[in-house]
Amino acid sequence: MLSENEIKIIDFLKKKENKSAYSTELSSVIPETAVFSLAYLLKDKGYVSVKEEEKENIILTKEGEERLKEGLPEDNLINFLKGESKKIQEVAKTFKDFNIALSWARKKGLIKVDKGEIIPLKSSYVSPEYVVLKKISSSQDLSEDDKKYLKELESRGLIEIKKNKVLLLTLLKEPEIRPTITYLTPELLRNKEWTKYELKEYNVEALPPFIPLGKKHYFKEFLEHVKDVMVSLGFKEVKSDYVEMEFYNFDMLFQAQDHPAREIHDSFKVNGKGELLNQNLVKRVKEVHEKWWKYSWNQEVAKSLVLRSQTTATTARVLSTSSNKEIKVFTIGKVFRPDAIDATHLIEFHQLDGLVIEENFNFRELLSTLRAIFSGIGIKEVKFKPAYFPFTEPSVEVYGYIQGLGWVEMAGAGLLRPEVTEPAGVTMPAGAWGLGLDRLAMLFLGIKDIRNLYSDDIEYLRNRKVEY
Ligand SMILES: N[C@@H](Cc1ccccc1)C(=O)O
Repeated sequence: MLSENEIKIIDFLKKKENKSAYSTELSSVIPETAVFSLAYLLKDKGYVSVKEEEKENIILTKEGEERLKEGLPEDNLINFLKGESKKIQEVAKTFKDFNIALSWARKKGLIKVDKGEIIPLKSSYVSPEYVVLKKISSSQDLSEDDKKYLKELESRGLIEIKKNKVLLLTLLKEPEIRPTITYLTPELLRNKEWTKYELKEYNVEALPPFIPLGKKHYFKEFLEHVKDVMVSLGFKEVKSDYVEMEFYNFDMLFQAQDHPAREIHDSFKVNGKGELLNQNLVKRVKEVHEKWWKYSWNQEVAKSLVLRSQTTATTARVLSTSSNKEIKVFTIGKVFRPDAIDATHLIEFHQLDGLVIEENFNFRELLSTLRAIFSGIGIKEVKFKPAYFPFTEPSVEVYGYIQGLGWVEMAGAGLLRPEVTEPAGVTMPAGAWGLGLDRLAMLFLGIKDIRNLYSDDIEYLRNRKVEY
């Protein structure tokens, strides 16, 4: 039996006119390091003859490379003089490698020296040695004439002549090719035909052909996984638009129009105004703002449009139409905030906000709900820290423990203030929270640059695995 590489060598030789090739040529079809041993294996099996030969390998030395670039000094001298005689002292002062140039130019009969003057015998010149140097550097074949200059170039230290051992392989016979079969049949066994065939071995390690299947973007997959967790906990999904009135993004959430709380995060302004249809709600929001924040609330500001800066705006919308019924909803969506984009910041990202309105809901229930959500997403250990949000009281920040990273801040939560629920006519207790999903996805999926979450590089996306 012949190995794959042995067959490659035989095929290579077969294609050659005189059925032979040097080992150096074979490195184009098999690894160079294997050529010698394979050649002798094939020789032992009687397929090829092997002859060892010494082959000259000529390379330029460092100086040779320099001379190739700058020209040989004697040539340069002739070309410098341009056919005019000059005083030796004068030329010596300005000409590079003057002594070498002078002695070679003299030796080659390119100049005469008389009474301290150099007299050129040619007005321009390129040495044949230079031409040979050029041929060597571009691996051109050397003529017999060219080869006469090799000794001189070597003694001038411009080239190095190395002798390498090479093998000349000549094909002696071609392997007999038996047709291959991949399985035996009763007939083949019965009539002994199977001996005529080569039985092909199964290559159990061969990889199947790569067929790139369409799949979801891994970040989308992550977001849907989170969605599934929320649904499995009995929450209903709600949605609202990216373009939002400040009323829902801020006012209903008790963020005063003239209060720094409003600038907790900047937002992108959108031209135009929205319409506030529920004047009863508007009136009550105005009242509560003016009562507690002590300023004159402006409906026009509330009607201004922004790209929502938090999905808590969706929560506000749900609240405004909830008619004091029990509710368990969540929303997942994009929010927008001006920022300098880098590996950890984008101007748009995803949040998950949730809202529970229940007769007997309380702070403890809120915390256990959050624990259940985080546990569903895969974060088993959470802890809470007191925090401030304009729309909740008490408020907490939620930290999750991630192996190898420690405690990471992941969400804000709290019981909605009466200043938020009452104008909407909600008298039952309500819990709300907001969770940043991009950072969570990065931590989960080991992604260092947030921009990768939005990558459309097919190669990158193909190679990402998402497992939960
Ligand atoms: N909306 C807040 C998070 C939050 C939502 C709901 C309740 C409390 C906090 C934020 O973006 O930071």
